[in-house]
Amino acid sequence: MTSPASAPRRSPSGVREIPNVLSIAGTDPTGGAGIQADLKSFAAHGAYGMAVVTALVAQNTEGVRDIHLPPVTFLRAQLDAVSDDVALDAVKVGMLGTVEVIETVAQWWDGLPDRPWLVVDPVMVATSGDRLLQADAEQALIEFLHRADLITPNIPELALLAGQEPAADAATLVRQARSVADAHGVVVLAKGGHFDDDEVEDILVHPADDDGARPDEGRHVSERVRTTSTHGTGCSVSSALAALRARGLSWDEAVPQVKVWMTEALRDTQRLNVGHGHGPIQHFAQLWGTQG
Ligand SMILES: Nc1ncnc2c1ncn2[C@@H]1O[C@H](COP(=O)(O)OP(=O)(O)O)[C@@H](O)[C@H]1O
Ligand SMILES: Cc1ncc(COP(=O)(O)OP(=O)(O)O)c(N)n1
Repeated sequence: MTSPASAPRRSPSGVREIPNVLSIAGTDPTGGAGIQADLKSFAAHGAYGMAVVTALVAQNTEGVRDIHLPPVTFLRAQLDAVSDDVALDAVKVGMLGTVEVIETVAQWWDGLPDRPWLVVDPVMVATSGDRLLQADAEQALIEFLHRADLITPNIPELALLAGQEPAADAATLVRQARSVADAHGVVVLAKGGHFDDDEVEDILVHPADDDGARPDEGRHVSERVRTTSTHGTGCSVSSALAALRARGLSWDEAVPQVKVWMTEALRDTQRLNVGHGHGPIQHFAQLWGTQG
């Protein structure tokens, strides 16, 4: 389990020992990515998890077969049902899919009386290569980002947000993350999982202040676990960070904790037997104990 953290910072009704964290995302019926992964990740990090579905995705470990988008009036009804009743400590936004969905979530967010922490995973394309964000929705997603406290792009997503080619090295990743952080006033966790070095480096970059000063970037390095079971790593990391932030950790404290957890979750995939493609991670490796 993750170590205990201080009480939630943004609790309108006082201290909540177990924070309320909401995922707004698409589904994965095989449980590896999307909302199903987010809920496991919240649970693994000591938060009460809730979920609003943006898109029903017929996918498995081999790829995406079909996507069904419920009417956005129903999406709004789901969002209101949660926020009219439950005080939110953090929200994680994953797959949004279309301009209409992005605008609906933005209008709901802008009308909230209290601001929970907001983590946005700018989901665009799955590992399988299937698009999860329509091409004409990319600009709307970019315009949504200023609402976030933290965004968690992978290498191709960061490149698109920066309007550049995908980074081929860490120095370029840092430059792109700085430009995106400054453009939107958000903290950026640039994830380096798509490089192929023996170590995986994720880089945490804060936006510059009005004088152009910024804290040094956090370089978070871990061993690369050699496994093909990496389905849902991005979803799971962004959700873990939302949960830990709601529990009172700073981003700089939460990222190394999540990296250790993810390494164990990837190592323990050998005990899972799910599907024929890119399998899921073992969210509960720390909780259940690992084999070796
Ligand atoms: N093989 C791996 N070994 C260890 N950590 C990994 C591995 N692959 C991804 N990660 C971690 O999982 C997270 C997701 O990374 P990445 O693959 O870059 O994003 P996405 O899943 O969104 O494409 C990052 O924190 C990254 O460091
Ligand atoms: C519904 C849904 N949302 C997001 C993803 C992408 O998952 P992610 O963790 O970014 O990475 P991969 O699973 O593609 O490795 C998804 N597949 N489905």
